[in-house]
Amino acid sequence: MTLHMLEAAKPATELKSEALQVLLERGLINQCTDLEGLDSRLASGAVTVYAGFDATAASLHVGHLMPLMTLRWLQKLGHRPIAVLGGGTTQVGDPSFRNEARPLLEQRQIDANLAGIRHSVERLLDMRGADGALLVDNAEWLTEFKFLEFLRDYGSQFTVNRMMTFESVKSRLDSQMPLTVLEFCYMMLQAVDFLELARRHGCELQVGGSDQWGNIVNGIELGRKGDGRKLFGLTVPLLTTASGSKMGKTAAGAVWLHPEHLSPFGFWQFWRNTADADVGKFLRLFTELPVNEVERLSALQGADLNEAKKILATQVTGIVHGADQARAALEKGEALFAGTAELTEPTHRLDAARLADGLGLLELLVGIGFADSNGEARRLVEGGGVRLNGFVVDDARRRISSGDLQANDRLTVAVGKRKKALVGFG
Ligand SMILES: Nc1ncnc2c1ncn2[C@@H]1O[C@H](COP(=O)(O)OP(=O)(O)OP(=O)(O)O)[C@@H](O)[C@H]1O
Ligand SMILES: N[C@@H](Cc1ccc(O)cc1)C(=O)O
Repeated sequence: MTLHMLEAAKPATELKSEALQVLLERGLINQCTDLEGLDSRLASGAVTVYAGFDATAASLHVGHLMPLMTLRWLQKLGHRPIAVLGGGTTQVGDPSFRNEARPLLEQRQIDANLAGIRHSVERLLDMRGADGALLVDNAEWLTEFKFLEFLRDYGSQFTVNRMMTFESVKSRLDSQMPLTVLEFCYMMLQAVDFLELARRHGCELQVGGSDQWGNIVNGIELGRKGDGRKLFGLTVPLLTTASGSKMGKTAAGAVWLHPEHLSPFGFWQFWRNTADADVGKFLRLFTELPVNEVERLSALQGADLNEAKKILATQVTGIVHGADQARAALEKGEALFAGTAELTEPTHRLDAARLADGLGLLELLVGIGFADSNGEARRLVEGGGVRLNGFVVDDARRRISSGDLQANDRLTVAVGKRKKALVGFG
């Protein structure tokens, strides 16, 4: 059932649990494996819920805020979240809805990535006290399995027939691209995680992006067959960019949550530049402002809507980087706009290797969030609105190389009066 069908079937007021009422109201529900069952369970007492994050990059990005905000709301409402770090699953790589296998990462890289992810999770969830949120790494159990034991104990619980029915697998097969046995087994590992968390911590609910549906359902089926457990799954909508692609990593970067990859000011500025049409949706999804305040702010027009964007930016930055950083970012944003300050620290960091063959200007503008698509970036450049190091650049084919960098390997990028970035290459 999609959110749309769900709202038609069950308005928030008919739900028994405050948890589902809030998640539905905030726009955080896409699909649920058993809405009525979960509603009753959440209404009857505290539920332990988990979401998993693979260590495929050194930082989480704004797409991950969808499952993280869901865990955060559930924690506020008295439930207990577990964030699973995929130290084990990253060694395999989730093939869901991907056309080709992920590059396999070295253990050293995985460990470094795990540390970056841990940093953001610890900010978003309350880890304090005996009832605080838990952070666990699935390498703890997945690396302990012996191959024959694993096949015998779990291989017998899954059928290839069932595994092939999931869209996340079918899309690869339909595209005629190879799906290795390694990748095919990923969903078994995620299913085993769910069972293991149910056994170790009494976890009953898994949350993930809608691309995780197949992996989550496999876990629920394993819980039922293996242990006779009743487990639940809830997916959040996939956050997409204006051009329709999954919001997250792009070739030139991403809207990272870790301050070493995107400064709190760069992060603030991303939200400050939200398209008018997205202000209401983002206030609902990524802030904790009451819904009536969200509605008031999203109804504002013209210059007033810019104030709503600042509130959005300051609220989300507060959640991800803390209130002090959010206040400092707001002050800096206002001073930059008034022309009374210049950027002194990089707002974005990109790998210097990207300059080797020249980094396309359009790709850079999309990568740092100053344009939603190459088409929009092109229009900005050709309209004369883009400046590099203070000079207008109106050639959309322009590529940036190391010769463009100023002191400390930095490049300033500005779009119009409002959007300014200092990109550090290292
Ligand atoms: N744009 C998004 N909208 C909603 N949920 C997302 C988004 N991006 C990631 N997630 C969710 O965050 C969780 C962790 O995602 P994952 O570790 O696969 O990162 P990812 O950025 O999706 O990876 P990749 O981009 O390499 O596919 C999953 O539940 C995933 O569905
Ligand atoms: N497969 C998830 C990450 C994950 C890993 C382990 C889990 O148990 C759950 C989720 C993803 O790629 O987004």
